[in-house]
Amino acid sequence: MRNSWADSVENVATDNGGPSGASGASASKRRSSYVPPHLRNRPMTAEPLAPSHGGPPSGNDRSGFNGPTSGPRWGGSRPDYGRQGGYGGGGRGGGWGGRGGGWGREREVNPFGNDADVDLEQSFDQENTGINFDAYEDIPVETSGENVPPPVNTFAEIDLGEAVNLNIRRCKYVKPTPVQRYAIPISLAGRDLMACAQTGSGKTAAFCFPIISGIMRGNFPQRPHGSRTVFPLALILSPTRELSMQIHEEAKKFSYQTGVRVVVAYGGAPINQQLRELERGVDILVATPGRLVDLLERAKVSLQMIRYLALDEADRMLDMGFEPQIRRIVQQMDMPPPGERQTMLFSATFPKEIQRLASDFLANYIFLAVGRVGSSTDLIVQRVEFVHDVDKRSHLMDLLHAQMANGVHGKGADALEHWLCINGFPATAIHGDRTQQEREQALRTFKRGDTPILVATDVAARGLDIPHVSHVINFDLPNDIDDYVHRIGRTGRAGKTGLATAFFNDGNLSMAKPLADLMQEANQDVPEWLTRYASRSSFGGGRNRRAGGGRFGGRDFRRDSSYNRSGGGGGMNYYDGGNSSGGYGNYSGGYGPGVTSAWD
Ligand SMILES: Nc1ncnc2c1ncn2[C@@H]1O[C@H](COP(=O)(O)OP(=O)(O)OP(=O)(O)O)[C@@H](O)[C@H]1O
Repeated sequence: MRNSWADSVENVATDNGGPSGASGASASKRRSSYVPPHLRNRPMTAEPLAPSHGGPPSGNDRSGFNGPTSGPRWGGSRPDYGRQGGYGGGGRGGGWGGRGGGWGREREVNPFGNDADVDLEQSFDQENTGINFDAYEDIPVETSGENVPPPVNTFAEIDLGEAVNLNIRRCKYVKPTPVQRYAIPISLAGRDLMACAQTGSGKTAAFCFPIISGIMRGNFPQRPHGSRTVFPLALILSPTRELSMQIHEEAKKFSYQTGVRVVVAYGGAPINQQLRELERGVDILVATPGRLVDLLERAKVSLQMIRYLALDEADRMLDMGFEPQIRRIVQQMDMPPPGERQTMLFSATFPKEIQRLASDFLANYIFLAVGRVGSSTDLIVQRVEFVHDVDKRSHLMDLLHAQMANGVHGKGADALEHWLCINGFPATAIHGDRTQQEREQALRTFKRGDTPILVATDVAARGLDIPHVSHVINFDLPNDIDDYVHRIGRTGRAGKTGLATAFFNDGNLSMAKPLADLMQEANQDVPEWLTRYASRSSFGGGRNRRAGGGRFGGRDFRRDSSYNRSGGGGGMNYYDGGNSSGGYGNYSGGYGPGVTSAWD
């Protein structure tokens, strides 16, 4: 069982002493009276639910919270893709009855193992006792856009539905993380969202919860019967196969016993098996772009009914490599346009030019920045050492020996893996030239601890949430500071601390300044020699987009005067160029009033 944010926060707070969040967790395990599985999704009360912030996008009514976008009025009954007997179970009733259909003839596997029993009568508030989230109270947050719904402090304040609430408890999430506090109410209000928040801060749940809740409650038209094409209601795209698999696993937990069915499709694995899964019914499709295009071309999937679109690692998805595929999927197939679907873009980094591209996919969206965006979390201790290429291996060996002494438990990657193994360090490797089976096997043995060292290329840089990764070593630094942020973000997740070491030499000149700036921003010790390199290399170089512009690319690009002059973003001018606080932006957090932005 992975550590939860709350457990970890408390671990940090108590300096690893004591059972941490276990008090809440074990309390939550106390059994109340037995509820048979078929009754577990029922409401605890017959009272109708008060919608929060104008209510979730029920029937895709996006007018919640005075939002000016009015979505389509999808009349008709709830979705039903027929072949499997439809979603007969339970009707709407706020979605409590379960959606039945997709699961009609099969038993839903319990994704929590034996851990699924939670005390149904215990509220989140009670569980909160003793959990210290104060460490996160001073995180700076910036929102911009029209009529931003206010954040919440607890899960109890958000009306996600009892079935989702139970799963949140099963996950042992006690309190929403900062990005969840802001993003969930925004999404439940039906608004489009571009959200930046630091690595490991719970973005997956931030987009999954509102989607699942919206599907449970939505009033969608009947989905076509009889064809071999499936019509998902939500699409979650991510850049790598492993990340898609992980999001699928998470989404299955969050949607357990809700009747919402989640299916994953990614390349490198047999398509027939994925087709069979799809044909058994799909509400939420998690996919990598390549495999999805394949499915669309074979007319196995139609995007016509998509009401929710989420792009995880959105800046990567719109970067040069993926952009054509994403445009094809989102703009050139049969997906409803912005305003008729709800679109959510999430990442830890969001360069301005990518924000500009992304705005094509959004309608009257809210920009949310949580934490020093584009920066790394200061839970990660960052070190940078000057190491010539020829010395890197022996230096690595020294580091690994030191790590062991502490008792903490493409081709180049293969060679390094081999070298580590013959030197007594059990390692495995993951990179794009390995088969999917080999990639998955490598991740499995790493997660199990059988091979406690994973040599990885950028294929593993983003999104992967592997507990207990204590040290990320940038043997070869990337050329892009954003890639560095994502790589080191594989440690120091969910409130835990971590260590990141980078080997720097003359081949990394273009990284000197962005790296020094980033480290300074995260209150790290910047070596004197790196500062000297940084001042010499103010050219910034290559793809380090931040070098030319504002420091950390974590501001809403609509606030740029150039955007206002050009009337970009489809001609909508949200901001009064002369008054950046002008009633649209909202800045809160660890800075006193009157500070307009941490990123100016
Ligand atoms: N409210 C919560 N309470 C406790 N733990 C949480 C909560 N929300 C998420 N977590 C846990 O925090 C970890 C990190 O979450 P997640 O993988 O969604 O991070 P992320 O922000 O998407 O990171 P990245 O930018 O690297 O993709 C996960 O193990 C998740 O289960």
